Amino acid sequence: MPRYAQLVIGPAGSGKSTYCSTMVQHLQTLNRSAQVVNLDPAAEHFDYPVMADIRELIQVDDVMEDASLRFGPNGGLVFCMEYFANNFDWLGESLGHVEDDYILFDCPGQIELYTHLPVMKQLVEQLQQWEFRVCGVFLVDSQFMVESFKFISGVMVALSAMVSLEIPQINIMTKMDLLSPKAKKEIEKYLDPDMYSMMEDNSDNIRSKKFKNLTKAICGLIDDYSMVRFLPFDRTDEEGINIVLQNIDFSIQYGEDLEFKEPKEVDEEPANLNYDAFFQDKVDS
Ligand SMILES: Nc1nc2c(ncn2[C@@H]2O[C@H](COP(=O)(O)OP(=O)(O)OP(=O)(O)O)[C@@H](O)[C@H]2O)c(=O)[nH]1
Ligand SMILES: [Mg+2]
Repeated sequence: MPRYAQLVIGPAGSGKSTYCSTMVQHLQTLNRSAQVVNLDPAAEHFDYPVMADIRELIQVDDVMEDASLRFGPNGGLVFCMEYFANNFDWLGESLGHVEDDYILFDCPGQIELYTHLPVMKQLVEQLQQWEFRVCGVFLVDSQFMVESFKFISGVMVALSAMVSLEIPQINIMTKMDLLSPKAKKEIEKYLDPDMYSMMEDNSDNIRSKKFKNLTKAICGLIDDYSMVRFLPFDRTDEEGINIVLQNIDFSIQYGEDLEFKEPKEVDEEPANLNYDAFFQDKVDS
């Protein structure tokens, strides 16, 4: 029997630890057992019970205080993650060998871990060797996605993580509860966007022809990968959390031995319908 993993990744402060605690509570309400592993050696606050904590292996503060290493916070974190990659045995022992496990990994927010450093890819390969089916859950803060140029750069980071990790990836916009009704309406078009029309809408604002062409090429690239779908995540909305969970479960075929599962909205009908319902609920309430 395989085991299942959500690798919760994304920029600093995007809501990874909050997501883990919300999701694990949600799984408990569904009577499903799930555990969380903290993989952030600089973590200070999280409110979920951990089955393993990387800080038992190494802590950023200790690395920074080491007179021979002399690292700052970012270099210190990279050092910790490289040390972790050389000591996966620690993780193996902490995880044990329980079959049918469902584990969320709360990862650090340094973006270089998902763009060019090999450690996260090494972690994925190690988990796969331990028979985990791994899904990347990439979080971005909705507050930073309400403008098209910010959105394009956010998508580029998500795409870069997807290409480098080579696992199924579900992209999520967090902190939806903080958006005003107007911003919610505005962000709807970013959840399942048409990159070309977004480009057309904004091309008048770009004066430099070279920049215009570059933006067009980037939009084309994003469109070609056709992965620019985001699911809204509002920690107060159980139904929305469930839709996110169904999509993740589907991508790793959780419970396929029991029954074949399909996420609600990946049917004949486009996902937009659910987003409409989601936003309509919010406007009504
Ligand atoms: N209102 C609201 N606040 C949120 C939500 N998710 C996270 N936050 C807040 O955003 C801040 C950062 O959240 P974290 O969960 O610590 O983010 P993180 O991605 O784990 O941060 P790092 O580990 O530092 O990269 C905290 O103050 C959270 O309370 C959300 O869905 N709604
Ligand atoms: Mg965190």
